[in-house]
Amino acid sequence: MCMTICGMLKRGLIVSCQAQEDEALYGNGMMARMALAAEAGGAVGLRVNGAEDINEIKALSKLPIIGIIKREYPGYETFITATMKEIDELVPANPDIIAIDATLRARPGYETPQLFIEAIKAKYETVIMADVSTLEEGVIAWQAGADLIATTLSSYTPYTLGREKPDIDLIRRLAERIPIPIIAEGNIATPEQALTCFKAGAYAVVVGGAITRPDLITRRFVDTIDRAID
Ligand SMILES: CC(=O)N[C@H](C=O)[C@@H](O)[C@H](O)[C@H](O)COP(=O)(O)O
Repeated sequence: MCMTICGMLKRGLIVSCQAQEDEALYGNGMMARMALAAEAGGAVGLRVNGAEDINEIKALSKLPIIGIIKREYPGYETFITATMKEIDELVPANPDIIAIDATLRARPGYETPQLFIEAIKAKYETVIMADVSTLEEGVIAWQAGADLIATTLSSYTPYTLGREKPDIDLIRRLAERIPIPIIAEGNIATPEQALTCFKAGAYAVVVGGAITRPDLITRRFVDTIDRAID
């Protein structure tokens, strides 16, 4: 199943179209519009938070969708599709791929990422992207049956704080060790950085904030100006 969908993503740019409740572009079909703009610009896929946004985007765009649900559970750090509850909510929206937290941090529900991946595979026929932060997590997720590995959580787990952004070394080591697509995900701020990810062995790259978060883009300009001009 991954062959067809993964093939569509090869050497391409996936745009993460996400807005949280406290952001200006949350709701009102904003992410569907953002997705259309990404498609017009040549994106090969989208990364989308929540069944509602997935449904709205599917009505407008044919691009493959990586679906997630971000939800916080008190006492746990994992928040990207962390339990079967989120999987059960995503499946009816029919995303082409579901991304999950596959880090080794404590998680609600299944004790380990292996058990979580195996349980998803047993329950649904879905393509799984494992969001990891280290080589070890990538290897474990691949061996448990994940279809793609993404570097999403490098620099977000306590044991990877301060890693380079984007984490080129992790992309390179994952690509050398694991024979399934490695997706460079997170903290890619420029086209040049995206190219460096591909040169390190990335199969595809995911860019979010640098394209779809105008508040962050504005802040980068303002901060640079403020630093230079008193
Ligand atoms: C850590 C986390 O919550 N990452 C999320 C994953 O879905 C998104 O908020 C990011 O936008 C996405 O990973 C792309 O990254 P960046 O926005 O840096 O290009």
